Amino acid sequence: MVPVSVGQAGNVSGLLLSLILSEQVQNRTDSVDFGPSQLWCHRFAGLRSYATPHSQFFAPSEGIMLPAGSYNNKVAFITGGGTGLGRAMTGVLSQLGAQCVIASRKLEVLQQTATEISSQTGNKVHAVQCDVRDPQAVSRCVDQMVELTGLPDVIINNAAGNFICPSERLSANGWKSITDIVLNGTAFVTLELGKRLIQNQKGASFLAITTIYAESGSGFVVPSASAKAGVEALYKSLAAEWGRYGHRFNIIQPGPIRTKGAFSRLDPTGTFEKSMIGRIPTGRLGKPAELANLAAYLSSDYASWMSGAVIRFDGGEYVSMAGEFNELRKVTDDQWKMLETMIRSTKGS
Ligand SMILES: CCCCCCCCCCC/C=C\C=C\C(=O)SCCNC(=O)CCNC(=O)[C@H](O)C(C)(C)COP(=O)(O)OP(=O)(O)OC[C@H]1O[C@@H](n2cnc3c(N)ncnc32)[C@H](O)[C@@H]1OP(=O)(O)O
Ligand SMILES: NC(=O)C1=CN([C@@H]2O[C@H](COP(=O)(O)OP(=O)(O)OC[C@H]3O[C@@H](n4cnc5c(N)ncnc54)[C@H](OP(=O)(O)O)[C@@H]3O)[C@@H](O)[C@H]2O)C=CC1
Repeated sequence: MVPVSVGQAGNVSGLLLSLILSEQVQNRTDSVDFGPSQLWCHRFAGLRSYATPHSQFFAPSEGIMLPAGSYNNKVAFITGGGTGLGRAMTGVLSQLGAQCVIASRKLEVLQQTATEISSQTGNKVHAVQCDVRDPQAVSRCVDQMVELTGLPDVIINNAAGNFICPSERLSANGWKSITDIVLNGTAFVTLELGKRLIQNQKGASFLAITTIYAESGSGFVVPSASAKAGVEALYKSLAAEWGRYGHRFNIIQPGPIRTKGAFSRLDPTGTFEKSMIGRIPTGRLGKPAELANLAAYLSSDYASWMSGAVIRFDGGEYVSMAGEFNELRKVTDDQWKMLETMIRSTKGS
């Protein structure tokens, strides 16, 4: 064992202190540099890569995981299916044989996505305008879907709204805007479809896309955190209640996956991306295709015994932020030698 002197012990503390301080400076959020370099980074987001070297161990597999035809003769309804993760899930389900119905506010966006995906997969994708905040609009949308495809086998509640905002700056309408889309919208879609499916004695798989902070809560996205927690309670409750009607309810909590919708509202300057990736044990962002494969599995017959499940899909970010000692990742081998020597040399309490 290497003997340790008082002077060395002082060095270790100094070293650790400067390490911690430099981390605090790098991660400080009370004063953030939104200077031109950060803005430049954001504008050229497509060219930037902050993935860490160890992310090589966790290279994404973006091919479709389930066997071809897994969704033949199935109908899938995806809210927010025109963009981002909803679009990726629609693409995978369509490729696997499903007839898809995508719904959101912007009909043109939906129609373009529908045309692009249909032309790639050869399977029909229908675009239906619907603001999920309005229960009558949801009911009309379901009427339209019944005409087009019949009732669905798969429902994915993916539509959401979010923005970062200190809660003291949040207006009542800002709160309402997010909670209406996320919690009420999911409830209106689920109740409308659930009741019609029950009337028709048809089973179905319901999937909700929430977020890792639905569990922990999070400052600066308080309406989203509150509404997503409500969605999780809704889905877990219905998993218990509606199994008897042939309905399964599951939840995916994604960690950060680059989409224009999310990143433009949650990190508009690109300032926080690097530190965020630094705390993800797998060292990179998730990919839409990875999320889409998980959603396709959970919504498929391969998962017919799966209900009431909450799947965290975040590269390890949640546990990495939760553990009190996880910052010790930054201690070097030499520092560990000194720390161990100090600890072992302590006798008694
Ligand atoms: C340490 C930081 C780490 C950063 C990490 C970054 C990356 C993280 C990735 C992980 C993400 C995790 C979870 C993600 C969850 C998501 O849901 S992402 C999906 C986001 N997508 C969307 O939001 C798409 C849809 N959104 C919208 O359409 C709009 O943004 C909106 C506002 C939700 C709804 O639009 P609309 O109905 O047109 O509403 P408005 O009339 O414009 O506004 C309604 C009220 O809200 C107030 N408002 C709007 N924007 C803001 C803002 N930025 N700040 C404060 N208030 C806002 C607006 O003023 C209205 O209120 P008033 O009438 O009172 O003025
Ligand atoms: N990307 C990420 O890192 C993460 C995303 N998530 C979740 O993933 C899901 C998809 O997000 P993402 O793809 O990133 O972001 P997007 O912004 O691309 O997706 C949100 C979708 O919701 C639709 N939408 C919004 N408001 C309404 C409304 N009132 N009625 C109907 N549809 C509406 C939008 O379409 P339109 O504007 O046409 O209405 C849009 O297609 C969301 O539930 C989000 O909370 C969770 C954790 C991380």
